[in-house]
This record gives sequence, structure tokens and C-alpha cells, in this order.
Amino acid sequence: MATNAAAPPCPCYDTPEGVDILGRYDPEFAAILTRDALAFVAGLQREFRGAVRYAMERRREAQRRYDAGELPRFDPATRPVREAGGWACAPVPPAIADRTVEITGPAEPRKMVINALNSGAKVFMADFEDALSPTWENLMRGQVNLRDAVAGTITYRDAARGREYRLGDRPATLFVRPRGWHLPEAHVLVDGEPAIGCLVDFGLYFFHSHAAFRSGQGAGFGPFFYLPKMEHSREARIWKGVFERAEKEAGIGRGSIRATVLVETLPAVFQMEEILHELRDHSAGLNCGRWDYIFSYVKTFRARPDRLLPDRALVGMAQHFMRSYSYLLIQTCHRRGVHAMGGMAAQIPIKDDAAANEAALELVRKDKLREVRAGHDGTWAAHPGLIPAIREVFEGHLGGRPNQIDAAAGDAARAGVAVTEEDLLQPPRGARTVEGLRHNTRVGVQYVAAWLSGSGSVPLYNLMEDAATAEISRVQNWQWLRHGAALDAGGVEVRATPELLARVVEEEMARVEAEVGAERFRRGRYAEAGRIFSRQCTAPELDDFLTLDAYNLIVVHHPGASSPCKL
Ligand SMILES: CC(=O)SCCNC(=O)CCNC(=O)[C@H](O)C(C)(C)COP(=O)(O)OP(=O)(O)OC[C@H]1O[C@@H](n2cnc3c(N)ncnc32)[C@H](O)[C@@H]1OP(=O)(O)O
Ligand SMILES: O=CC(=O)O
Ligand SMILES: [Mg+2]
Repeated sequence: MATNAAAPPCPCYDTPEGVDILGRYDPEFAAILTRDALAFVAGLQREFRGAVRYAMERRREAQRRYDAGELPRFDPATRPVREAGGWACAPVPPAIADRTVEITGPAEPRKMVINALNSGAKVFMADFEDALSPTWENLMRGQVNLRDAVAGTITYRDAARGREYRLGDRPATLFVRPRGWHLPEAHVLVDGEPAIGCLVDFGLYFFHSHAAFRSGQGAGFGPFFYLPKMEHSREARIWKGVFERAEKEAGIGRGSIRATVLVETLPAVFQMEEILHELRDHSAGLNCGRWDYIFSYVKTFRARPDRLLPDRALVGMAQHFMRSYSYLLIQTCHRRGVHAMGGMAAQIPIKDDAAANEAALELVRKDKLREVRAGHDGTWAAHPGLIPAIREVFEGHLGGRPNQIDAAAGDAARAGVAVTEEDLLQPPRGARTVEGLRHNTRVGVQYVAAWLSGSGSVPLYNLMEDAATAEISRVQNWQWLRHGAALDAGGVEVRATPELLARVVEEEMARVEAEVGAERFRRGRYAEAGRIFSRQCTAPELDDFLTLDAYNLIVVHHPGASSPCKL
């Protein structure tokens, strides 16, 4: 790609025709938002916006059918793709044959990016999605961090602690997760309308780093991506188009870019073969995004009183529908020659209680053992402190092999399990309680407060919480209220009503204030978060995403940031 033209004469962004930047000007950001990089992003936006709009409309149309009683199912029209034995995805690039442990974390803060790359994990998934609050500052700093990480020059000085951070000898291989198709980027306008968030994330990172990545980490391939929250293979087809356009403009071979698709919506589990087929030249497998998957189960069945979820804490991978999803994902990936990645255990290290810490670690070990025995080729870690234990489980089981793609190994294959539509839809079992409603509320409000303040992943009650886990709290409360679920209140049955939720919100807000302290509560955005969370849980129609509604509250426009200087 061509390099940037001469810098503009005043401190504002130098934008190509039809592009306006409404975010704060910063010289560091300007090195990312170059005229050529923006022209590349605008080209993607112009070519694919119609297809994205259409795909989003199809999502709404499918939801209307589910609301009317139809169940998600395998598409009879694409049966030949699913049943054909004669196709496989492109061979796995050597640089990512071994993905036994992948650490995830937001693309900003910078220190965390360095820690993740040095963590001992094989892969670092740098997140612009579930773990990142998409403020302008976070997004742009995230881009700066990734450019420097790929260049190998990233450093950070923690002045308060007198600590220097720099890359070690064998950093993890970088995957980048752009936002989902549904999220706009309100600080970047293309032809007067907000850009599609993921095209900004993808486009800027690709533009600045593809060459360095391919000659370094990717060993001739890459860059590598994780693709979130898709609901249908037509959305994967758009990504394929984006990749091909990017490869062509960069002058690199078709199939250089590779991506792992997160199967984290209920409709997508019926489309896994079709998704791999669309992306077969660009695929790096599939991943069980379990938290969004649970969120999507509730969302898809929002109109169904017969499919209420039990307490959030009871919806784990041992539930039949979750186990079936993981088995089918493993079978599908191995049949097509790519990695079947496991997901995230929510436990994180507990610093001040050795026994509780050991118990949390044991839960992580069990989860990972279940995954590797099922046939997964690798898995996720939320925190560097978990990596030794997870590595021990995966590497111990794989016995020196980088993955088990060819082995037809694992419970998913051994038992000859034929996963059916009924298996994938079986309602989860367990109790629904007022304590569950309280926990959802406590977690949901604190998460929204953190997100509004710029943190997209936070530790709460010794668990990792991010946008996906918080969504479960929100939609579960909404579902219980909408259908007047019977909740156990210590042996007494009560109905979930708006009045009950109002009382719970008031009491839980008081509890949170006592936990975090009055000063932090006052300075944080807790009151605002309480109002947003309550409104969302009681809305007559379920909002598609918590973060879409709340996004308007983190958009900060700096009028004139680009337009006065337009050349
Ligand atoms: C559903 C999904 O999508 S899962 C994927 C998306 N979610 C995520 O990626 C969550 C990733 N994890 C995290 O964000 C963090 O671990 C949290 C927020 C849960 C906890 O973070 P903290 O409270 O800062 O953890 P803690 O205080 O124990 O951190 C200790 C050290 O580990 C580092 N650390 C913690 N988590 C990570 C991580 N995921 N990546 C890199 N470094 C990390 C911290 O930076 C800190 O470093 P330092 O000693 O140099 O200061
Ligand atoms: O992105 C992962 C998930 O579990 O959601
Ligand atoms: Mg997710």
C-alpha cells in the first residue's frame, strides 16, 4: 500500500474525500488515522455497507420468525454443503498449529497487551469487542498498541511502580478481534454516516500491520483474526469479501488472512459447516464463545415462556445443550481440518484467600480437562495466572502434539455422538431464584458503570465479567420479568415483576455502595448504570444489545477535529 501524503498544516486529521473524524485529535492517533489508512477503511465501508445492512435486516426477520414460534434449525437448502465429504479448509499455517492456550484481553491498556504477549500463552487475542469499552480513546490507543506490538517496539513505563514493560523473547502470536457487525463507530463518518465499527477496527489494524506481521509473527501468513457474534453464513461471506479486498489492495496472496469464527449465537450453531465453507480459504477454525451463546439462547427465545433459563450460575458447559454445541463444533472443525477452540472459564486468581484461589483453579482445571477430553485443540485463559495450570492440562493430554485435529479424538468423536437439533435446543435445567435476580442486578449494574467509565472487562466477585457475561444478567432479568417467572425466595415462591426488580435494584445499589465505598460510588457512574440497567430489564421489547443503547453515552464528538483541514 502507498504511504501517507504530506501532513496537514494544523493539528487535525487529514482525511480523504467523504471521511470525517469526530474524535479528539491526538498526534499519536493521527499516525494511525492517516489519509491512506482512512481511504482503505472508507473503501471497505462503501463496498460492504449494503451487504451488512441486508444481513442485519435478515437477523431481525429471523427473530420475528422465532418470536412467532419457529425454532432455529439446520437449513435444508444447504444440506449438500453439510453432507459433502469432499471439501476441507485450507491447511493450518505453521505459525498457529499449536494454539493450546490463548490469553485474551482488551487491546488497551498498553501494559496489559505487553503482559499478554509475555504470558507464556501461544496466542494473544487482543480484543476490541467483549473486553473493550469502545471509547474513542480506547480504540485509538488499542490501534497504537497493536501496531507497536507487531513491530516489536511496544514498551510501557509504570511510573507509580517504577516498572518497565517490554516484550520478551517468545511473545504470543497475535489475533485481533474486531467488534461485531452491529456496532457503529460514531467518531468516524463515511459519506456522512457512522462507519461500521468492525471495519474500522479491522481496516486500521490491517493497513498498518499486515506487512510486519507476515514477515514476523505470521511467518508468511496473516494477519490473524477472531470474528464475533455472527448469526449466519451470509455474514461470514461478507468477511470473506473484506479479506479478499484487503489482500488484493495489499498485494498479498489470497488466503493469507486467517480467522477463527466464534460460534456464540444460537442461530450460528446451525450454520457452522456453512460458515467454514464460506471462509474455507481463510479459516482458522471455530471457537465456543460460551457466554454470548447463553445470552443468544435467551435472546432467540425471548418470546417463549417454556424456555426460561435457570440462575445464570447454573448454566454451564455440563448442560445438555451446551455440551452438544461443543461436540458439534469439534466434529465440524475436525472434519474440515481446522482447530476447534474451547472457551473461557470465568474464574480468575483470588489474591487474598489461598483456599478460595485453589478452589477457583480447580474449577478451571476441570473445565479445561473437559474441553481437551471432548476434543478441543486449545482454549482460552482470562488471566496470566491461569496459564500454567491450563497448559499442564492441555499439554499433558495432547502429549507433545500441537493439536488433535487429525486424531478424530475426544468424547465428541469417540462416542459417535450424532448431535441433533433437539440436543442443541434442549432447555437448560435448574432453579430460578430471587438470589439469582439479585446477583444479575449487582453484576449488571457494576459492569455497566465500569463500561461507561472506559473498562470493558472487570473482576467482580472473583469472576471475570465482560460484555458477554453482563448481557446474560440483563436478558435473564428481562426474560424472567417478561414472563412473570416463579422465583424461589428461600422456600417461598414469588413472581418476577417490575415492582420486585425495583426493590432489588434499590437494595443491590445500596449493597454495591457499601462494597465499593461512598466516595467511589459517587465518583463512578453507578447511579446512571442503575437507571440504564433497570430500563433495559423492564423494556417492553428486548434491546438487541446492552452496548448499543449505552454506546451513545460514551461517544465524545470534537466538532471540527478533521473538517477544517480537509485538503
Ligand atoms: C466472554 C469473552 O469474550 S472472554 C474474552 C474477553 N474477556 C477478557 O479478555 C477478559 C480478560 N481479563 C481481564 O481483563 C482481567 O484479567 C480482569 C479484568 C478480569 C482482571 O484484571 P485485574 O484485576 O487487573 O487482574 P490482576 O490485578 O490480578 O492483574 C495482575 C496482573 O496481571 C495482568 N493481567 C490480568 N489479566 C490479564 C490479561 N487478560 N492479559 C494480560 N495481562 C493481564 C495485569 O495487567 C496485572 O499486571 P501487573 O502485575 O504488571 O500490574
Ligand atoms: O466471546 C466469548 C464469549 O464467550 O462470548
Ligand atoms: Mg463473546
